[in-house]
Amino acid sequence: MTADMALLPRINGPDDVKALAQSQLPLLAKEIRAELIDKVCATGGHLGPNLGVVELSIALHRAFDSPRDSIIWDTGHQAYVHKMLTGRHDCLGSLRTAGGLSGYPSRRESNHDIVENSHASTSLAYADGLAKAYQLAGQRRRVVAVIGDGALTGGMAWEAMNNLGACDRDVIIVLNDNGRSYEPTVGALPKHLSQLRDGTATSNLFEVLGFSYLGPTDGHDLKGLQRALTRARRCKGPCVLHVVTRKGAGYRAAEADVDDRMHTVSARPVRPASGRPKWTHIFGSELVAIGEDRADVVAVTAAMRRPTGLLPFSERFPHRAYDVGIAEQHAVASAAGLAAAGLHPVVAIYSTFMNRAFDQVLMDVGLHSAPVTFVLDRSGVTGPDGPSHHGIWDISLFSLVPGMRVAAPRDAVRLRDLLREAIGYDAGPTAIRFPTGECPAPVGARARIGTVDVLTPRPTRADLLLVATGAMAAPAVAAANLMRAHGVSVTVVDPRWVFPISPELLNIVADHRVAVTVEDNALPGGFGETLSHSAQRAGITTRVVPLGLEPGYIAAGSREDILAAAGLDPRGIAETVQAVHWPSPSLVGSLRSLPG
Ligand SMILES: Cc1ncc(C[n+]2csc(CCOP(=O)(O)OP(=O)(O)O)c2C)c(N)n1
Ligand SMILES: CC(=O)[C@@H](O)[C@H](O)COP(=O)(O)O
Ligand SMILES: [Mg+2]
Repeated sequence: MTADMALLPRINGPDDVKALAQSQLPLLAKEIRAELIDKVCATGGHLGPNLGVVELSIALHRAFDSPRDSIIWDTGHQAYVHKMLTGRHDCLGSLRTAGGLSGYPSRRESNHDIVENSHASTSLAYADGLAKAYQLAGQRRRVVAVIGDGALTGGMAWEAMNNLGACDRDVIIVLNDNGRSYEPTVGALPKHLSQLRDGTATSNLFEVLGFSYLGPTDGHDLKGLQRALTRARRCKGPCVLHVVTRKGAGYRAAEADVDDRMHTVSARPVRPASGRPKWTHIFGSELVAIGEDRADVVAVTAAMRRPTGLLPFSERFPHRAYDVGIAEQHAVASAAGLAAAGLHPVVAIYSTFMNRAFDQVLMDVGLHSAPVTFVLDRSGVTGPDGPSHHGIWDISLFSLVPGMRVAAPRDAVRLRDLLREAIGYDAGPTAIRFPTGECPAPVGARARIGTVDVLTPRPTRADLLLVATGAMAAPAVAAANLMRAHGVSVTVVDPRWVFPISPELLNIVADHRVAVTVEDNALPGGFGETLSHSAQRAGITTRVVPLGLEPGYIAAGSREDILAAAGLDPRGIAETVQAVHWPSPSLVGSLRSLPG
């Protein structure tokens, strides 16, 4: 915070916001914006969405009595201002770091925070539940849900609307309409919102569903907002307050950002970039090349065309790329429809957001052996976004789908190859998973046995086998090199196709006394467990030791630190080997000498 700030340092909670004179509020908004720009441009985070709700957050904390009243932030990526007004303005510098301020609401941080889950479209369901509970307890506590126009395209939101509209509970939905998710929000809903904004609507969807509708209100007009919220407080029954904001408001660079209004800004790099391409970009460019040869290949995104790498494909083949809004379940089921008509859909959804559509993967795609290829970016550990963004369950989930084939590329070369293999497979569903960030340096193969790549020279007699999936191959090879330097002979293989477990892989496992599997997925139901069960069923006596992520929710931090803490870096892998198999004093000694 800069020294000349007069008001923000005095804000230690909503009472201090209420105590300000109306004439002081513009200055508070100005100071908040300055602090957001200063800090978030350094830490990285959701600058645009938070700049868009500065006035709205101030007005909400003057109109309602949090935490007695519940203010719920849908997706939660726009809750930095709420945090600054509820006693955490001096913590913004630690945003999205280990032990620092979470990038989303956090009950550990404050009793003003309610929903920690950063998956969109859930706020109205929480509002419905909270309002029912307060009514049952006879408590007059207000429930206010702030939901974006993008999040309102999610199916869960309409399940809640169906319930809320039929009730007499005083729930206030503040619709934060900035017309965008990352890009302009797609579908019939934004069209209706536009008609509500310009007065050309012939009917009002919200009123038809039983809500009082207030607005549209300028979301940057502090006085008008406070008047509107006062009217909303007086509403009996469910009410929608339609607030019109600008994502990135008050920061020219954000408002001029044609891509996504600085929906997210990257943290100032702590180390020079490797210069290697990002996984996402490799995927995006290869899909265009595939699309040139395969007219049946179409792409589906859930409001994340650019972040998932589908922008090039959608620009090259605009009629073969579908943005369905923040609607992952619809994305997958509609892909099942596309496949039923003879196309090969490529559904690109971040791993964590695919969790929501598991039933559609299982029953709409798997049950029909539909030739759909799922591209799961941000698999494994993501890092700064915290617990509801890591993609650490996809191997476990997808392993449950009969007929599903799951690939995990170890580098850019394998990503291109495996994407082609996946899209070339039309007898059922396929999935390909890769992490966030830049690809590692290429990890070559010494030999290929079936679908399995052997990554290290095969010693004459190796007792120990490392089976490394995807991005875990590079650290596994590094660990093997370390161990070999201390007389431990070890073979490293990359299955490439994580599922189904290939007979060739089982044969390789059978050739070794111990096999340590390495995966950036949760251990329960993961690759290691499945390989172990397959080996046992095949009568193989090799001891399989899964190394992966313990069950749990992983707090925000750097991806590297989280992987190291889980023992998924070269030293950790070598230590696991040493612990389970090789009490080699020299190895232990050298591990201690490793940095980090
Ligand atoms: C289920 C789910 N899918 C995708 C995302 C990724 N995501 C985060 S914010 C966002 C756009 C949200 O748009 P909106 O609700 O309008 O909020 P705004 O950013 O405009 O304030 C998306 C798609 C998510 N958090 N959850
Ligand atoms: C809030 C949200 O879900 C997204 O904006 C997410 O934070 C993006 O993650 P990446 O920065 O990894 O694309
Ligand atoms: Mg929006």
